[in-house]
Amino acid sequence: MAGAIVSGATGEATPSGGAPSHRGGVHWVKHPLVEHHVTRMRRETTRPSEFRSLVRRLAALMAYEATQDLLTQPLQVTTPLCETDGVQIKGRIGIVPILRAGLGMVDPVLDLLPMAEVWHLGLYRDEATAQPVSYYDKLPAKRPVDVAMILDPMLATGGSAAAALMTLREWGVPQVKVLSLIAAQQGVDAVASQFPEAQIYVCQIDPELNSHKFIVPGLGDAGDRIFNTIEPHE
Ligand SMILES: O=P(O)(O)OC[C@H]1O[C@H](OP(=O)(O)OP(=O)(O)O)[C@H](O)[C@@H]1O
Ligand SMILES: O=c1cc[nH]c(=O)[nH]1
Ligand SMILES: [Mg+2]
Repeated sequence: MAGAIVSGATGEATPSGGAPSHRGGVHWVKHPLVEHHVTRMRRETTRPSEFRSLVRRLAALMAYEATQDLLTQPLQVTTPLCETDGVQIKGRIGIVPILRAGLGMVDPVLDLLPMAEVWHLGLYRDEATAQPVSYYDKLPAKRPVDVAMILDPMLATGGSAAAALMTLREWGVPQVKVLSLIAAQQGVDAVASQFPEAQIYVCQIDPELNSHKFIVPGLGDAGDRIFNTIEPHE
């Protein structure tokens, strides 16, 4: 996808002039469709059904970008007319959604990678400290995948993404990609410096976190907007 922005481990974006780097770093996906759908997703009046559709669309656009460096191997197939040479994706790929909000990105990514496995990680942010709390881990004890793709629409302080990356590092995954729709600059910088080997894909980098560690302007609580669990104001 032409026009991707790639940055180094500090997260400071610079134009890439083409395909994302294969050596880690931050990849800011710049595309008119991405910007259009991010804008609609941010809007307070966007209802959960439309919000879910927007998350799916953006996840697919981002997954297209994030899969550019997947390896392939030759595959010969027979068309109705003759034999021809083709390719198939090589290696074992794991999709790792961070519960809950990451679930909203699973189906579009699985549509593009139907051979992938899905390994769930349950993490929520403690409301008082904003620290990630682990409550579920469905990684098998052995045989890590070749490439893991962490899915979470939001990367705020970066604590949840870092916890997931640490889990995958301990599991022994050689290549990890983080796909987040909206990130805060501070969180991107923190994750990129702690995990320089990880490739971080984002649709938008916002400038700030508020006193509750929410991304500003952001879009509010992604999990609540996907699953329609927003509590009415008192
Ligand atoms: O970068 P961080 O500061 O860690 O914040 C980002 C995390 O916060 C949200 O999850 P949340 O705790 O709201 O859980 P939920 O998906 O179950 O709503 C989001 O989906 C990320 O996992
Ligand atoms: O802005 C934020 C920060 C963390 N989690 C969210 O869902 N939104
Ligand atoms: Mg939430």
